[in-house]
Amino acid sequence: MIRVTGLEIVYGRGTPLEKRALSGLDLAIPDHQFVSVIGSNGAGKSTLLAAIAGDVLPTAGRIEIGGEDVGRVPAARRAARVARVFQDPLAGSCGRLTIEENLALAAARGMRRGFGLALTRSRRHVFRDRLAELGLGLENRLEDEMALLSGGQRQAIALVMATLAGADVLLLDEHTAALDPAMAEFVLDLTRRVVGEKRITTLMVTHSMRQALDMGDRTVMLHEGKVILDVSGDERHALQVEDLIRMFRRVRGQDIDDDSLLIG
Ligand SMILES: Nc1ncnc2c1ncn2[C@@H]1O[C@H](COP(=O)(O)OP(=O)(O)OP(=O)(O)O)[C@@H](O)[C@H]1O
Repeated sequence: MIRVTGLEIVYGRGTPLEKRALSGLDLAIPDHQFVSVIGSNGAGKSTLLAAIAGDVLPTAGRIEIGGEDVGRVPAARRAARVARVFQDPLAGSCGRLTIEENLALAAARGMRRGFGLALTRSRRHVFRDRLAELGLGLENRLEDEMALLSGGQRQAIALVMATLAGADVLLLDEHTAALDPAMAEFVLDLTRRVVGEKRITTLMVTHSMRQALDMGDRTVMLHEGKVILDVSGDERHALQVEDLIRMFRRVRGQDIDDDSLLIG
């Protein structure tokens, strides 16, 4: 269970640039649930993910994963438990390292230094098998530098990396937004597969209303640092993209200029 209670995050406190990104946010996510998160620009979506990852500390409130206060979990253990995939395909892996070196680093998360880095033959087999499952032919390119891959290939590998250390929480921050439509669809399918197989508790931030309703078990909408919509089950099933757009318009108090961005 991820339990977020009264979470407040203020950036640049006491400075002229002070910004309240989250203001008293409450959210409880049972194990193995897949939650899609939407909200307008600046609603606090990325901040919520960063806080769950332990990268941003609460100004007030608390975040627990499996009953443990995230702020008190040592960074190495946190990194093994909570995996993140970012919008920028370059952000999740090191371009100057080979595919297998990146995978070895990911598999070593949470281990004592040095222990996990050895590229043993059996480990190569595991990497090759995991990449073969993607169906992109990357299993034959283990020694290629990551920088040679396309954005979509890198995001697919980032998803594999996210699961190698046995993370039980996966945070996806618009991880398909920078991809062309075909590759975005591929990565979304892969996301469904990975989350389904590994049963990882997942939060996926998206700007696409369609994805917010189609992906996962529950849709949460943020606005000005708070949860303003939280639907699952039949209620969610009955919701149409148009309903979400209407809600969006209402809370924003203005028209959305380009619905295609949100529907796509
Ligand atoms: N490091 C930071 N320092 C100062 N302000 C920040 C920082 N990060 C985010 N903010 C501000 O906090 C608010 C919430 O930002 P956040 O990135 O969490 O929103 P978001 O919902 O992910 O937005 P977007 O959809 O545009 O990515 C915004 O007003 C943003 O400008």
